[in-house]
Amino acid sequence: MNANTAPLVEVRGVSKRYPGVLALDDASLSVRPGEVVALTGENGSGKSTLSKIIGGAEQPDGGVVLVDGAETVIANPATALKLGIVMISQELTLAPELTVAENVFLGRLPRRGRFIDWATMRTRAREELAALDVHVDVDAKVADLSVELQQEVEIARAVSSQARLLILDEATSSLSEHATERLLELVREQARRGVAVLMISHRMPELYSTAGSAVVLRDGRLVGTVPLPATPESQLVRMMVGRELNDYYGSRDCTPGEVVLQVRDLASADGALAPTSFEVRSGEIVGIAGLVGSGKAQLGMALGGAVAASGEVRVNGTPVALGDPRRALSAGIGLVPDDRKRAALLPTRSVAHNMTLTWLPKISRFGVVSRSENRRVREAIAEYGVKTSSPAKLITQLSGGNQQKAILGRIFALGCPVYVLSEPTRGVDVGSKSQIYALLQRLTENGAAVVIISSELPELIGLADRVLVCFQGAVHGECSGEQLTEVHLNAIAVSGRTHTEDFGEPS
Ligand SMILES: Nc1ncnc2c1ncn2[C@@H]1O[C@H](COP(=O)(O)OP(=O)(O)OP(=O)(O)O)[C@@H](O)[C@H]1O
Repeated sequence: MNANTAPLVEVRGVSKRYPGVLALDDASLSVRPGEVVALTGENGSGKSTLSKIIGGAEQPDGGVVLVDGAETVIANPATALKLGIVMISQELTLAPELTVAENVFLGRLPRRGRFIDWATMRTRAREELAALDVHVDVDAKVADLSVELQQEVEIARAVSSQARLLILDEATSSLSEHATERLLELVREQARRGVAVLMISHRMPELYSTAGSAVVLRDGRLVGTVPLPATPESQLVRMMVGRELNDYYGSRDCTPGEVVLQVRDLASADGALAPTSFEVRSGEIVGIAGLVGSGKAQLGMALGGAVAASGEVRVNGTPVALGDPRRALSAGIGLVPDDRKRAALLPTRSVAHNMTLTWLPKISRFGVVSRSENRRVREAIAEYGVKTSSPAKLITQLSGGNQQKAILGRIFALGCPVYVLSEPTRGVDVGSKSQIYALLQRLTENGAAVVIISSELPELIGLADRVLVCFQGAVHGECSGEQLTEVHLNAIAVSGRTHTEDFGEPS
C-alpha cells in the first residue's frame, strides 16, 4: 500500500445521535486501497455505528462521507454495494434455503437472455470458491453447512461481488481458531490485491497480525490513529479504555474446598458428547478447551440442562435432573449459554428486565419495581459495566458487547454454587474482559465452582486452575501447572496426544 494513495473512503466529522446517546461525535477516519484499518474501542464506543454509516445501514446526523474523494450519500446498503462497499458481520446474511452457488450470486444471477444461466452460475461459483481455497459443494443448501463454511461462503460472495472496501464487524467472533486464521488470510490476500479493509475485532492478536493501523474511538469520539504492529498493545489498550490494564487476569490463591460439582458419565443424547466424568471443587475454576465440534460446547449445554443428556450430575451431593434448564438452575447450576442472543436475551424487553429476569420476581411485589429494586438494578448496571443511557432502554439498542455483559450480570447475581460459562467474553472489549475476570475471581473466593468453556486459550491459561481438553466428543486429557500451555492444550485438542514426550519442545 502506498501511503500517498488517495483514500477510497473517508469519513469527516461524522456525528450520530440515538435517543439519549451521542453514539458518534465528530468522528473521522480514512481507508486507502490495499490498507487494512482496525476500528477499535470499548463496547459502545461507536464502532458498529460508524461502520453502518459507511455501509449505508445508518445515516449520519452531521459530517460527510467521501468515496473516491467525492462527497457521497450512501443512502442504503444497496447503494453501498454499487460503490463496492461490502459489510460482513457475525450475523450472517445468507439465504439459508438457497444453495451455495445461488448465495454467492444472490442479487446478480448470471443471465442468458431473459433466463437465469444456472450452468454458468454453478461453474463460476465453483471457480470463485476454489480461488479462495474454500472447499464446499456449490449445490449444498447453506442451512446444512457449518457456521464456519457459511462464513466462508459469505466472504466468497463479498469478494466475487468486486468489493473495493470490505467491512468486517466482529466477523470472526463465532469462528474456530482455524477458520479465523483462514478468514484473516483471505482478508490479507484481498488487501494485497488492492481491496481496502476496515475491521472490528476485540481480539488483539487478530488486529496485530492483519491491520496496518488502528483508529481508536472512545465515547463516539476519535482518540487517535496509530500504526500497527509498531504501537505496543499496552499503549493501544490505554487509548481505548483510558487507563492502564495491569494484572489482566487477576490473581487468586486457589485452595479448593469440598467437591461441589460431580459429573459421572455425562453424555448428550445427540451423540456429540460421549460419556464424560470429572469433579469441580468449591473455589476452583476449571477450563474446557477443544476445537469446534470437539464436544466442548455440548458439555456446557448438558451441564446447564439445555440439551437432552444421560449420566449423572450432582451439586453438593444432590442429583440434578438432566435436560431441563430450569431444574438445573434451581439445583444451583447457573449457565451462561454460548448463543446468548437466541438463548438468553429477551429482545423486546428493557435492560433492567433482562438483567433482573432471574431475581426480580423474588423482590418485586405485585410486579411493581420499587425504588429500592430500581437502585439494585442501577447497582448491577454499574457493577457489570453495562453502558446504557437508561435501565429502561431496549436491550437490543445496546451495543453487542454491552448486551453480553447484561446477561452475565443477570446470572452472576444469582449466587449459584456452580457456574457454567460458555465463551463468557465473546464480543467483550479488553477493559470489560478484565472486569469480568475479576468478577469470576470473586465468585470463586465466595466458594463457587466455575466451569469455563472458551475457544481463547490465553483466557483459559490465565484464569483456570486446570483445563480439560475435549477431543472428538469426549474429555481426552487434562493440563495443569507447568503443562498448562498453549502447546500442550493444542496438542491434545488437535490430535488427541496426551503424553508429554509427544509434545515436542514447548515454545
Ligand atoms: N438502534 C439504536 N438505538 C439506540 N441506541 C443505539 C442504537 N444502536 C446503537 N446505539 C447506541 O450507540 C452507542 C454505540 O453503539 P455501537 O454499537 O456503535 O458500539 P460498538 O463500539 O460497536 O460496541 P461493541 O464493541 O459492543 O459492539 C451505544 O451507546 C449504543 O447503545
